Amino acid sequence: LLATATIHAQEFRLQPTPQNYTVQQDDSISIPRQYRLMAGNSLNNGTALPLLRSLMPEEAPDAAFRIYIGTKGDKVVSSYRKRIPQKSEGYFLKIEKDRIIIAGADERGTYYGVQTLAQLLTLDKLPLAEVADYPDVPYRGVVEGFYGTPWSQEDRIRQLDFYGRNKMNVYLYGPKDDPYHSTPHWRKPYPAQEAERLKQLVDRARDNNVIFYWAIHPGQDIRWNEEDRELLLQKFESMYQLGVRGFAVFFDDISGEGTKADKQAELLNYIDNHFVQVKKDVAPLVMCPTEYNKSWTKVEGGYLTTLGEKLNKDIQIMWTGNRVIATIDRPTLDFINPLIKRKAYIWWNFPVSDYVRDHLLMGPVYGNGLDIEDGMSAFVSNPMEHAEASKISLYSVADYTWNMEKFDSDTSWRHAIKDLMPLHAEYLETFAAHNSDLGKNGHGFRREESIRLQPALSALLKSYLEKGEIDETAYNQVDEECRKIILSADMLLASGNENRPLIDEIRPWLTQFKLVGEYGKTVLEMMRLPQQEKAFLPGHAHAQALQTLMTDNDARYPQGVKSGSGQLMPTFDALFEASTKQYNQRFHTALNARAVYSPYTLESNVQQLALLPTQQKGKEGSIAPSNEVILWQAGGSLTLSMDRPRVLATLRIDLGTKEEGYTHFRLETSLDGKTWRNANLQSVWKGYTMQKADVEGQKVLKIRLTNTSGSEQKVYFKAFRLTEQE
Ligand SMILES: CCCCCN1[C@H](CC(=O)NC)[C@H](O)[C@H](O)[C@H]1CO
Repeated sequence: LLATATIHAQEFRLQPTPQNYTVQQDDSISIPRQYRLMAGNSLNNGTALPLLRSLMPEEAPDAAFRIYIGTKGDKVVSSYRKRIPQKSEGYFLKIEKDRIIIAGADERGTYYGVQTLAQLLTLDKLPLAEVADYPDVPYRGVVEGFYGTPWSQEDRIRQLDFYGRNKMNVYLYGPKDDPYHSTPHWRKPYPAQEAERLKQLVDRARDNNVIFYWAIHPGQDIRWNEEDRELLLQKFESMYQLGVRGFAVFFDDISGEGTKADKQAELLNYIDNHFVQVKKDVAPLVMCPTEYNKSWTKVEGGYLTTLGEKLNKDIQIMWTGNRVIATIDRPTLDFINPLIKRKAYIWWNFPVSDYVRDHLLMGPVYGNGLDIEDGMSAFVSNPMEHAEASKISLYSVADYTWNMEKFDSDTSWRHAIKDLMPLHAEYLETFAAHNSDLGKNGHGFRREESIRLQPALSALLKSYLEKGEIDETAYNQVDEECRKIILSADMLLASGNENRPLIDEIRPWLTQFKLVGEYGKTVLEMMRLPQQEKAFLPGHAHAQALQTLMTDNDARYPQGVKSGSGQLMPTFDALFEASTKQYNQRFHTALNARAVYSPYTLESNVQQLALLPTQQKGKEGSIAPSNEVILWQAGGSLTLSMDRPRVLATLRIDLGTKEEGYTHFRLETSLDGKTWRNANLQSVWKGYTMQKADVEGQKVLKIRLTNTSGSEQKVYFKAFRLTEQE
């Protein structure tokens, strides 16, 4: 334990990073066992004092050591008044030999001062520190706004405690699949049991000085009439009775009548004037617009400008950025703020994974501007349905929004992991490093993965594919990482009670992660043996067995479980295929050389096309596009072969050239690989480069594209996509 404490002291950092923090290096005091409390009256019904008492239990009126705690204006801290930052939620904390002073600009600031003290108390000696601190972004936290299984009661309790510790002050309750939040039951009060549970959460939020916003999602079937307006207000009133003091109205992901800006504005202003302003103790109303990202906005349509003009100024308007899933930068804010005539309330759709449910997003928070704190009224994260696993990102969102200039993505990520599992941090870091990318997805949002191993992975693959040689340095690095992967998976699976809720959430991905490590080791061994007729076989068989195990989806996870999909698996699959192809050529065998089964095989003597992977998604088949200029030699051809004759519906090709460019090529299909028939190409859209072939209803085994111009053609390989008939 002493060792752990020493390591803790060495790597200690305050979270989130304070604006100003100085420590007298050469001095510290032992943590006082007793103290005399001098508390300001303003704290009586706040949560700063209960927290302090929970940290330092021994109050004694005659103790020598004193703790002065109060809010600006309280007499007990009047002599420190000038030290308190003049900022909302700011605080001044000072530890001296015989006293501690905690003075907040407001009650929540004082509470945050105690949270900072709580972190210093984890050291074995109290440093003589001075902290003058405040948040950059006014509202910071989480919107539980994802599709899929809503968080459980226990998840949410733990989340709210986490927000208190990390100085997040907002939790917006808006799980898309809660029927009382959205259609069909948004008009109805919660049944007693759910209401009781929500009340528990509201109380827990208060303990953590978190504003609990309850959001309603009425847009799919709201009628713009007095009845629905009153029903909505009654629902808000019932939530107010449960203790809710923050309200939101989400109009996202809806169609029809509910999308009208002027009607939305009218309703929201009514709620503001007849509920929020009347109650006086309710936070400013928050709304999510239907056009909530730039790619969905038609400025000339006037939706956003109508909201900007009509909505009462204190109503907050949410925004996800230039796309549904996007990082936030200055241009993003320069676009939206003038339109809505206020600072956007950022809804950051990360680490939400409801559109890539087979992936966990455990990587660092990065890509958001570090100079934009003055351009937003809030920054809240929409997380994964895996509450504990989301904390890696949420820890960094707390860090980023509190002190933006000083935010360091990688430092924050490493400390987030230590915070989640201090005793297994190195193993969780290995896991998180290789489980961060989303894979291909409809939003086009990707993340870095396996960053430190990438050079070795690409060096190993390049030398093997191009020269059939093994780059020993890279080989050893990858081999060592596979060992760490297997070890980390086992250590985390066996980590017992350190953070059982986290392990329960990620267990399927840990099991998959171990298989990825074993697959890597097996493929690395295969690479050494493609010239050994006997010795190669067991490894090949084992690799195929592991491939099968990795695609056997656990019934509870019908969407599948992907791990290491960004870098590790593509490399291991490519090495599996290359070593098996080498073996087949050497011994004239036909061992399966395809890591991931696909009915389409690509062959080509155009060097830059030969290695492009083929993909199949349901009835769609494609050759992956290449993002370089293809030097297509005269007579060069590309052939896509099916595993069996298949009936085509459509075939689209895009070589990035206009009509005349296609006259240099001939497209043919064949049912037997011997007799070929021409397929005509024609533009899909006038003046665009995408072409479609008239293959509707043709049964084919092969499709071939040849450069028949007699000279080299420079083209792009932007699309080669087919669909099969049902
Ligand atoms: C084609 C529509 C995809 C929308 C996806 N958004 C939703 C709405 C939203 O972002 N509101 C601001 C949910 O919140 C979800 O969690 C998130 C990401 O999948």
